[in-house]
Amino acid sequence: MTDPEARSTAEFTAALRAHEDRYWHKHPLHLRLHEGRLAPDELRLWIANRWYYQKWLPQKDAAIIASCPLADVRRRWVRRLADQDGSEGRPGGHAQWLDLAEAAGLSRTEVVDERHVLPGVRFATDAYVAFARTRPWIEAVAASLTELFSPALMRTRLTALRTHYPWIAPSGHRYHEARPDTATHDAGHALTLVTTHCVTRAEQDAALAALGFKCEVLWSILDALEHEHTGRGR
Ligand SMILES: O=C(O)c1cc(C(=O)O)c2c(n1)C(=O)C(=O)c1cc(C(=O)O)[nH]c1-2
Repeated sequence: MTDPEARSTAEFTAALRAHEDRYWHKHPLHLRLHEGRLAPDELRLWIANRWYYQKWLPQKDAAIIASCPLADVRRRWVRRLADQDGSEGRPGGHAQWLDLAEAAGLSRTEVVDERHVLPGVRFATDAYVAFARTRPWIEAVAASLTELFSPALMRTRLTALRTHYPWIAPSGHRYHEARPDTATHDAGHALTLVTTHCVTRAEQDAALAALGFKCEVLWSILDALEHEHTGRGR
């Protein structure tokens, strides 16, 4: 039976896409990064902290797979693990992010041992992983829909890195060169899942809340960094 209160697919999609206003591309730290106004140490701190978000993504995605009863969804979603972890002969996003860290003058050791990770970044990222572990799988899929907005941001960032931070070796740019296309495909798949499986008003509301929560996770990550950069963190 259809829910008379449910949004049409077009209305629901528009409501999801409207979350772009809350996405972290507008955060002051991203704006400063894009304008070339981050000092080398500030950029390095951003890279080391963004690693912490990145490193948890496969475990977040494994949590979605673990709670999803649908084989078709699991079969497609599992690709996300190799996209970050890599597979035989193919480096994944994690290796590419560590290349960026090295190209920017950080050692792999100091990134991987998380010595630069700020408490706020840890709390925000951990909250996203906990969400995926505890909420219905489709809500965690909805939370991943910030990726609808990430390709444009990553392309802007790549141009900014090349233009304003030429001291970063080109070997560091592979992540940002490769990821926007993958993100576009992944986000398209996730959007189809959410619009197909969230058919009642309550399910749609839960998906919208999940995406709102995720926007806050990302925004909080940058707030923690901005606080540190402006010297109020210590
Ligand atoms: O660099 C970025 O700004 C950015 C943003 C996001 C995002 O919007 O969540 C992701 C990524 N990158 C990314 O690289 C990535 O693999 C990714 C996975 C997810 C997710 O929630 O499943 N978001 C993102």
